[in-house]
Amino acid sequence: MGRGSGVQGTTLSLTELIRVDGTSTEANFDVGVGKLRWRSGGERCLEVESEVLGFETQGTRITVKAFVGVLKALSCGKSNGKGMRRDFVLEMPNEECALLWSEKLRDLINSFGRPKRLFILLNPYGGKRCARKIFHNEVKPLLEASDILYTLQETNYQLHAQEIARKLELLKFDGIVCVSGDGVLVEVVNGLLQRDDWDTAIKVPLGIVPAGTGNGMAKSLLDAVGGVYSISNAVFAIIRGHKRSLDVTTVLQGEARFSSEKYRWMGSARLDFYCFLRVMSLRKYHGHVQFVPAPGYEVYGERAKQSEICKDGISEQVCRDDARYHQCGYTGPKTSLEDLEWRSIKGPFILVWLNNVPWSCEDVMPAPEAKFSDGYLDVVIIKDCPKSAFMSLLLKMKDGSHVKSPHVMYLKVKAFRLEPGQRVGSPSKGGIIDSDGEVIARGEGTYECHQQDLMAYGPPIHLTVDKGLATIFSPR
Ligand SMILES: Nc1ncnc2c1ncn2[C@@H]1O[C@H](COP(=O)(O)OP(=O)(O)OP(=O)(O)O)[C@@H](O)[C@H]1O
Repeated sequence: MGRGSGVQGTTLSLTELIRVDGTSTEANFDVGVGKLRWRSGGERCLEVESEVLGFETQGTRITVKAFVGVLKALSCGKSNGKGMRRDFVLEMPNEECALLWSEKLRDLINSFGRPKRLFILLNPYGGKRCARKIFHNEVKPLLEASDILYTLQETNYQLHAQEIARKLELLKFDGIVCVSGDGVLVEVVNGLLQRDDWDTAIKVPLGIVPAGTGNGMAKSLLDAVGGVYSISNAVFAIIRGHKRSLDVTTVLQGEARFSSEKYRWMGSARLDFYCFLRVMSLRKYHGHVQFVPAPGYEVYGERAKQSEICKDGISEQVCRDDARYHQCGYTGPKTSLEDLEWRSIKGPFILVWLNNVPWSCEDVMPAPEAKFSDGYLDVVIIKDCPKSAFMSLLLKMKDGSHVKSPHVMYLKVKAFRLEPGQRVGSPSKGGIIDSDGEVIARGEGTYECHQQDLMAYGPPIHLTVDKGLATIFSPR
């Protein structure tokens, strides 16, 4: 039928004289390569996989719902790289033709394996408290254009997301999306790992729409493919349904345990507003770090004594037997840390910062070499540094160039042990250890808080990485 419908093997190419947005033109739908082409002023082309959300057919009219602009930026840099919603109305010569094109378009989109049902968690108090507005203005319209069904639930209190992820009926959904900062995503990971079925639960694809103050994961995911950081680009990445695996790091101190992406040990929980203060009164902390270096990073530190590593009994927890493992949720990676070669660096330290992804928030890249699933944590250690150089190092973290400084030690590790100490010159004062912006342990003389910290400041804290344990929606 039509002017040029042709089937060659499995490749189907449809050609018709149609109207696109009111202009008569010859259009071609090459199903094999997944492209719609027509002329309108010049040659126009829509790549279905990377530019089409969905479509609607009414009689002879097919409205193609597109998200355009992202590809152009990647190939020729002409657009600003933020995708935009755009409809293209194709008027076909007759209904039969409209049905055939619709059917082929539907089959093609279905073959991409995109998510059909999503569970969405929204933190109304994250960041600038805009998550509801972001959802209604930027997330909902794109999901609806893509025919994705969703269940929306707001988080009502701290750790609510963790509780929900622990109980959620996962079979009903193709993914869990957080409209929040990175903190809620980490809660979801922890909730999934607390389930009896944690080993299947943790494979549910997770998505993040940036709506917090710390949006390092969304920035890292987009930046890794040369994409521009924007809310709609992050939503489109989820809709397209590409996935990548993500390392999960477990933090252990005695019986206390949780999983996360970033850890920082310094005088404050937040780098941004505190850095000026830090520079004005640069503080150093005694302490001791030990680590299992990734291949190529063995030159840092000195060889550690095996007895020191195992004295806190962590290795027993890490090498637990499988029956217990399944009953009480995830307890950490299955690797034995005792057989590995540990190295050691003694303080004082100005800063110890561990990351699993390059960006800690939209404009700070402490770990430019970090990979989502290489099985290693990237560690930034600053031991000694004049005030002026420290200020410039913090500024250089905007583009990751701080790693070239002789004041910075940058290494990749498989496991890490931190023994935090007191402030140099103030033996009664400790520091703060934070993870994803949340304080997990604070020393004496930092500041009072009504909540009990998850961990104590002083006893060693162990971090171990489980390579590619979780799955996250990714732009490519
Ligand atoms: N309704 C709520 N009321 C209070 N806290 C909440 C609520 N919902 C979620 N939270 C908590 O808010 C914290 C931060 O959430 P999120 O990561 O979304 O935002 P953020 O602005 O990036 O956070 P942060 O300011 O810690 O960087 C989480 O620890 C979460 O438990």
